[in-house]
Amino acid sequence: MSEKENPLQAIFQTFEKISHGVRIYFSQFACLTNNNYPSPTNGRPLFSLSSSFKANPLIASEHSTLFQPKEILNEGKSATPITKEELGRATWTFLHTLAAQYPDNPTRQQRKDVKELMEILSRMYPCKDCADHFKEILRANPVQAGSQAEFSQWLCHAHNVVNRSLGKLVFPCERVDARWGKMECEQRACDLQGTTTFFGDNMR
Ligand SMILES: Cc1cc2nc3c(=O)[nH]c(=O)nc-3n(C[C@H](O)[C@H](O)[C@H](O)COP(=O)(O)OP(=O)(O)OC[C@H]3O[C@@H](n4cnc5c(N)ncnc54)[C@H](O)[C@@H]3O)c2cc1C
Repeated sequence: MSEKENPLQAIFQTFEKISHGVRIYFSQFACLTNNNYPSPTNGRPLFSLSSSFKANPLIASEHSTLFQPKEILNEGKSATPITKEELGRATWTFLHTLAAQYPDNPTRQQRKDVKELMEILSRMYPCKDCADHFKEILRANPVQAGSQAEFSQWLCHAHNVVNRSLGKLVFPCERVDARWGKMECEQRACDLQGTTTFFGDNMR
């Protein structure tokens, strides 16, 4: 009997095509798994996404481990604890870079933000002794952030107080701009915008 004569034949063929496609799809995943990629579901059942993942595609994509190479997932390694020194260097890099980018004429909000940032550091810095010490430094040396020069000099001084307490060399603060330059971003995309004139400052 021809296809025309047997309508069921066309349905069987379509079903066969779909099932072939599904087999290829899953065999590609199996191949990726063999090539050291995580399995598509990372060991979870296919249809067990939590309701928050379903409701929020952003969360779902952040947690998705599909196709991420091993080094991103840190697979096979246990997380090495960060040292106090590493944390310190990373934090000072962040702070001095922020100071280098700080506007010459900051807005009132920017001055407030930078003071709050230092206060928060003195409460939440994940080294209790360092945080307590920094709190004392802030008490004795209130943040000065009226301009880029003022803030970067204040920060250099604060860093030197820490340096001295640890028996380290004091950094020459007149050289702070040479050590910590502004970030290079296309079309000055990293610049913090301040006020253009002092008169406009009250408006912000
Ligand atoms: C807020 C804060 C408080 C801390 N308190 C403590 C503490 O109480 N006890 C403790 O053990 N550790 C503390 N640390 C860590 C400590 O300051 C160092 O980061 C750590 O010991 C590593 O030192 P380092 O010699 O590699 O250089 P870091 O001091 O980390 O400095 C990094 C780089 O900054 C440059 N630099 C150095 N001094 C200055 C300066 N004054 N101005 C501008 N640039 C400078 C140098 O090029 C240096 O290589 C603190 C860190 C922070 C961020």
